[in-house]
Amino acid sequence: MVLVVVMGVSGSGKSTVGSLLAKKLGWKFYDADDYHSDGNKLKMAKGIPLTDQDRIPWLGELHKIIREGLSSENIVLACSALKRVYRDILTNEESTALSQEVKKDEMPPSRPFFVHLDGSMELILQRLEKRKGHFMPSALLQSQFDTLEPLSAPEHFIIINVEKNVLDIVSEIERMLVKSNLEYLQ
Ligand SMILES: Nc1ncnc2c1ncn2[C@@H]1O[C@H](COP(=O)(O)OP(=O)(O)OP(=O)(O)O)[C@@H](O)[C@H]1O
Ligand SMILES: O=C(O)[C@H](O)[C@@H](O)[C@H](O)[C@H](O)CO
Repeated sequence: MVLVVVMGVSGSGKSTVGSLLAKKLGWKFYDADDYHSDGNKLKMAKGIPLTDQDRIPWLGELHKIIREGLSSENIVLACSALKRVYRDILTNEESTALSQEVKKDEMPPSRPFFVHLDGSMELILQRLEKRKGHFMPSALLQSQFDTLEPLSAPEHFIIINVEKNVLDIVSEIERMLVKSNLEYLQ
């Protein structure tokens, strides 16, 4: 089965784009935000950036959920996945000592596709400041960009600028999936 990870800094649109994409494709949607511990949420709400140690258990839990789900369904995951090692933990690619903490299990044959929702600090800050009722303060946006490691080979990815509207972004991702000859139904 197929995994598409919609990633990027806070406010880039992961939840909005990811949920709409999953709905249009008829795939299962997971929002990584729903799996943050209360401690992590409290830390971010106080304006304190998460550390690798804060994120590892969270990513390990998401890895297990994805591995289980992929045995029977296609999945869209909205997850910041800011660092390469985080993406490796999610998809279980061997990389560094950090990922050793998540036991190596076999992963499904198809490679995950990453969609990086990319945009300027200025534009994303505007959107965060307009967003209501979310625990993540816009004050943490700089630390998100500081932590972000761009995707690189051999990761399979596309980069989409978030200046585009949500519907156009979702259509572009769908075109990418078709172009990559992914089976919609496996
Ligand atoms: N392409 C877009 N054009 C205009 N507004 C957008 C776009 N994508 C998202 N938004 C808006 O920007 C805000 C942030 O979007 P969203 O919450 O989906 O981001 P996120 O990456 O999931 O953030 P977080 O990681 O903090 O949960 C929301 O108010 C959303 O409605
Ligand atoms: O890795 C992180 O620092 C967090 O996942 C943020 O990137 C998210 O945006 C947070 O969940 C707020 O929604």
